[in-house]
Amino acid sequence: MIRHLLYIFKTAPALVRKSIALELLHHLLIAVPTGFLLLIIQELFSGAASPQRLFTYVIIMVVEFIVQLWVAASTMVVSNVMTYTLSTRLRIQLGMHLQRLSMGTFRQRDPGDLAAVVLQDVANFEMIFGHTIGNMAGAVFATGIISIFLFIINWQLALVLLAALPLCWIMVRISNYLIVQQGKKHVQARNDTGARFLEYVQGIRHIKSFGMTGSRFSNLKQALNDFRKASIRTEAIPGPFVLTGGVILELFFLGMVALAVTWLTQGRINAATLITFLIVGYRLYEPIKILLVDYVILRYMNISLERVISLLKTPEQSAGQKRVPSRYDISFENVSFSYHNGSPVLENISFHVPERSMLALVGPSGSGKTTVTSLIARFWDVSAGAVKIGGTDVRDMAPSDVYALISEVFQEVYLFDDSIYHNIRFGRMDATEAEILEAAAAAQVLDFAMELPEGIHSTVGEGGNKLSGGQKQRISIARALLKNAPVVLLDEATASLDPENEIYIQAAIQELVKGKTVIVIAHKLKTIQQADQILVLNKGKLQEQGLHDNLLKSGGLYARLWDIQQAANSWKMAPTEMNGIIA
Ligand SMILES: Nc1ncnc2c1ncn2[C@@H]1O[C@H](COP(=O)(O)OP(=O)(O)OP(=O)(O)O)[C@@H](O)[C@H]1O
Repeated sequence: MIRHLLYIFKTAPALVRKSIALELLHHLLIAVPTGFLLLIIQELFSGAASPQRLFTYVIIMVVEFIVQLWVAASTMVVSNVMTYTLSTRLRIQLGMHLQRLSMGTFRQRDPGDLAAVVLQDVANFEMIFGHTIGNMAGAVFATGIISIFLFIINWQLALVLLAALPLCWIMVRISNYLIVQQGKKHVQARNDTGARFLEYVQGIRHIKSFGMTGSRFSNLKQALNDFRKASIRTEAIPGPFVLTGGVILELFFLGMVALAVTWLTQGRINAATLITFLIVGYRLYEPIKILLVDYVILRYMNISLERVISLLKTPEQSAGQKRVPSRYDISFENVSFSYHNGSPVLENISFHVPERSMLALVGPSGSGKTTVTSLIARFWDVSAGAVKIGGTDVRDMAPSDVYALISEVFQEVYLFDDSIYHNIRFGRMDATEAEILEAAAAAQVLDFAMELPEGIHSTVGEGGNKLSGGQKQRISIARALLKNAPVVLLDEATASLDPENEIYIQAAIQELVKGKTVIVIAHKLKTIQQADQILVLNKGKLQEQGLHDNLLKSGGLYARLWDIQQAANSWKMAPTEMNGIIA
């Protein structure tokens, strides 16, 4: 745990030092009245008590109390600032780190779980850290100071009080063990609840339309119930051991009182010592009780901290030698690839796309077309062979340099909950207004945007839900146009559009691909007849390669796919014959 905390402290060391210094000063000031209490008791029992001295002690205690209040307020403010600074920096660090992870990491981990680390685990740290760490530091300090006082007055009685500590430590160890076991289950249950809730809200449209409100809600209800049980157990299971720690302290205190009274009757100690131990001895146990509870809470927080740090330590995609190519032809050299070391998705694929030419990828569903484009964008790294842009292996380039060379237009468009204008601007953040409007016009966005109440500054809703599929496509093409990257990866966007939108989008795409190296995943073969080369993939293998006319003549898979699409267009083909053949 200490290792994890030190790791976090590195993000704001000066603030942490200031906060700890204030905490120690604050607890020193809390301990000072105890010292004066001892002096007053000694004075009262000295037989020659001076009212003036007693009055001075009281005045000093009042002044010290005021100073203590002021320091307490400052400590609270600095501790709050420190906690929220640390948590904000942690979240920023996590956000930056997530950007540099490979797509593989995102696919392997549940997105709900990743969100839980950034939001809930950091929030756990936020809530617990600020309230416990200062208390604990102060408690250790106060225990040390009060123990020294008591040892000076009577070391045997002080020893009796401190003898409770080893037994308390055993209780702390047991409750620690239990909280770590139970806490992990609690965090898991909390994340499951978050994921189920997200699934329920995101899928609500489908859940309603398929009449699954009852069944999907029961999943969420189950997760909530599991979370409730885990929460109760997390508090209830270690609780008795923490309480036992408290009981042990009380018993040792009673033991010390019994011994002190016996010694008083035997004349071994005086009444001043007895009263001092009755008052100050009890104060010794206050910080220890705080430690007993806070340490267990801190161990629970450590489970969250562990998850945060483990995410921060997930290896980033290597930046290689940070080379940047000066030409933009693309080549695959004997590329093989599998996801998560599973069965091969691409096997020994080689091809070359000259600069400013167009390659079309064709093949049945699942043949590996999208995977080819993902490898070019370095969303994943090849298992064997090499993918090169301008003769440079993409693994020798920083991922951000690869992304800078590529514009992508996918079928699934993601828009941010912002205006059309700003969604286009994401293509190039330093673009001028004139450039943004130019891209919007070229991508046929202005046509529909001008009919909206606020024109291009109208908001698109979450994920673009206020717009149609075709309108979203046009915005994504405008974004790509603005980026003006030399390589364009296109998942043919017109597959599911009505004829009017299709015409608009084809026009926008013509603008986008001008003078670029283009790789297009083709779903409608008639749109790629003019491609400079066509690759036909089948089950991850390169089955055919060539120009449209040659491929048709050779009578292979491409010719079959072409015939099927022609037939489908003229409604001659029964739908069942097409199943599994067309992408
Ligand atoms: N993230 C992933 N993890 C594991 N397997 C995957 C992943 N993405 C794709 N696959 C598998 O890889 C194979 C190729 O998928 P890919 O998406 O490249 O095919 P595709 O030709 O683009 O298909 P479609 O035309 O249906 O989009 C499929 O068997 C698919 O199940």
